Amino acid sequence: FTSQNSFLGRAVRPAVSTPARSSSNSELCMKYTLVLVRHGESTWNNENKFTGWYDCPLSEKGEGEAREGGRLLKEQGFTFDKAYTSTLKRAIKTLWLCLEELDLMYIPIINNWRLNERHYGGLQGLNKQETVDKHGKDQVLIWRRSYDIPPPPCEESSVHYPGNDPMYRLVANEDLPFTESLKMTEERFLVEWSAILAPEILHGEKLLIAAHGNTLRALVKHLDDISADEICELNIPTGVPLVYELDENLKPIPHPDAIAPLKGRYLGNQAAIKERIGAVAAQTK
Ligand SMILES: O=C(O)[C@@H](CO)OP(=O)(O)O
Repeated sequence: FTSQNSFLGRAVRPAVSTPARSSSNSELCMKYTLVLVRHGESTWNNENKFTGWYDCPLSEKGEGEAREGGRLLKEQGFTFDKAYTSTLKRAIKTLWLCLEELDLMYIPIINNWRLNERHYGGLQGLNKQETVDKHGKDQVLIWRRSYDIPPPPCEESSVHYPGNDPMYRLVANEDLPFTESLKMTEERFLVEWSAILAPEILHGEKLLIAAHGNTLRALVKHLDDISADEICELNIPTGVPLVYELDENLKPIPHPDAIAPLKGRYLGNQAAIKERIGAVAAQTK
């Protein structure tokens, strides 16, 4: 065999696992597992600030949530061949802590800006509740959760414009946002999904994706075929693994414990998870 993978200092078989085969109605079909996790609570989540591409760290509580997510995955026997995350430290650290708990720190990690949080434009750094007090609850809900209305853009001279951040020096200028709606986030995330992640899953690689509230909303909108109206109601809790079984067309196989409109299931105490989903919605009362 001719693999270039030199992980062991010599040619080895690529780390591709054989997808599970399951039979239903006497048909053989392929099943793939994909696990998503939103980063644990960040310092700016804790301060209730619009974060977007601002690179704040996990809070202490968030580190605990990330470890707990990793422990749950370990307990339930999950393993991974490769992990994807954004270029933002709250997602990267969440992934590291999960992988440490899983004893899988050796697997390849790919960081990509296309997995970054939705850019929050001119709202980045503002307190969410103060913004409600100033602009009203309905307007802020449109900025937070509407599908295709972006928040106001940031200035080109702002520290929040990614063109001023060396982290994005290799990204084409026309790809760097001044603000993003969920739709724009979905479009740039799906470039990476279609070109790299989906083919790898179909090739049998077990992937763990550590990303952000709105990039994961964009991905599950695509996977679960959630409407633009329905996605406004969907909130994703921090640090809780969300497990999908996908069929040979990468369509989710509904799980009995899934919380609609999702077809994948969250690992852990379901009542506590529902409470945490409610807390995300309640950041702007
Ligand atoms: O501030 C942000 O970047 C996101 C996620 O924390 O917030 P929201 O839930 O308002 O989309």
